[in-house]
Amino acid sequence: MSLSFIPLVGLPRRSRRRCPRLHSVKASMPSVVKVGILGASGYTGAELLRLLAQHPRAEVSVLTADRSAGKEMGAVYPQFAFGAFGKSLPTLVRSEDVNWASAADLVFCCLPHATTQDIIASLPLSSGLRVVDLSADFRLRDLSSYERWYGGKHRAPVLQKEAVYGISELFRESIRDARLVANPGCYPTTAQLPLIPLLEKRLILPTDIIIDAKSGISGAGRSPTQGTLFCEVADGISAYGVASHRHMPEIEQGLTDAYGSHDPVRVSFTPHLMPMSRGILETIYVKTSSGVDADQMRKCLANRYADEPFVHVLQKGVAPPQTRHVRGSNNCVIQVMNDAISGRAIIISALDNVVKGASGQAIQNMNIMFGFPETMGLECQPTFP
Ligand SMILES: NC(=O)C1=CN([C@@H]2O[C@H](COP(=O)(O)OP(=O)(O)OC[C@H]3O[C@@H](n4cnc5c(N)ncnc54)[C@H](OP(=O)(O)O)[C@@H]3O)[C@@H](O)[C@H]2O)C=CC1
Ligand SMILES: CC(=O)N[C@@H](CCC(=O)OP(=O)(O)O)C(=O)O
Repeated sequence: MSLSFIPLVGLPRRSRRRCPRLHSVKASMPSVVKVGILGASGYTGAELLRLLAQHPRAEVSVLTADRSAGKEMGAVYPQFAFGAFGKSLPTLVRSEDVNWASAADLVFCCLPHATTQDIIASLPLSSGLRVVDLSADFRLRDLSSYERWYGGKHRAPVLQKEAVYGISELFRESIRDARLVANPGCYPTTAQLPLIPLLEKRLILPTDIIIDAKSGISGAGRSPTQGTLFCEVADGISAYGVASHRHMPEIEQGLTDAYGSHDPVRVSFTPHLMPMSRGILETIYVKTSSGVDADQMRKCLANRYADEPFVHVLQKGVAPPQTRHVRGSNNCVIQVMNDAISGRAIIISALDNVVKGASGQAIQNMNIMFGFPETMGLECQPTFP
């Protein structure tokens, strides 16, 4: 087993605030990472398995579930009964039946929010286990904001302070050394990838940002509810969580940090449910700073993401991205256009909610944490048609 040394690097201001203690830094890394998935029977857990099948440095060692505990993955999703994993996947077990100190090097946590914080707090993080949490439990820094939006007191506030927010392209220096990464929500990733660089460079105004978002149904998870029944979602579109969706404060937290002023950046955010299984498309309306137009905004984003394998800024005149252009891939594709009203611009951003919006970004973060090439296991191309 080869060991590599991870140097301590000078962390930028925002990173230091999110990563106050450097007990999270590991001096050595395994060449193969033993991976556990909490909530493997859900959509994001299953997507992790699909992607990890292509990852040469990850070995899946533990899979947990609730109602499906005791079953094989092939019984929960027939797709896993054959192919790359075949019979090699561990049986789904309950988290409390696992000796986590020896079972894994890294855990992906794919549990419903609020369930997550107790389970993560019970894991032996002090003995080196690292966590990428796909739920929302550790994303909001402000505890009163968490309480307001998630309807209860946070039960692991110390861990919450330590968590590093995980948009891979924007915060990789602090992700590298973290022992707990709060993987962002799917809507917030789609919005923040274009908006953060533009606010940092003051090319757009921090006021009147309108995010019109659309998502596929898999964003709601696999547990059946009335709202996700075929008859409720097929052949129609509906807005939900209007002016009250919990991704609004998550987006505002990131944009406020990026703009760096005392006054919080506020956004109007309206999600819509679309009759498709995967994908997010956001149409974002912004006011431009004086003298700035879409060309400058596009150039800023193209420069910012020039070396990034997963964020693609379309050239002037290219048609805006569609969800089908990113389906099944870890890509986020962005186009910027002038509005017909002067002083305004329109940004269109698309990604696959289960990949770059969840499990793909989680693997990208694992790659950063363990010093692997960031694209490892994530080379899958978008599907056709
Ligand atoms: N779906 C998406 O596009 C995205 C989801 N997320 C977040 O990721 C997390 C997982 O989402 P998703 O995979 O869609 O959810 P699912 O509902 O599809 O899966 C949830 C998983 O958690 C398990 N589980 C449920 N309750 C408990 C419990 N009390 N104790 C232990 N295990 C439990 C389930 O087990 P079982 O099925 O056996 O009962 C299942 O494995 C959520 O927090 C979600 O908000 C984040 C970004 C995007
Ligand atoms: C279509 C749909 O229902 N989408 C989910 C968002 C999925 C997600 O990212 O949720 P978390 O922030 O909880 O991790 C929703 O609106 O609640």
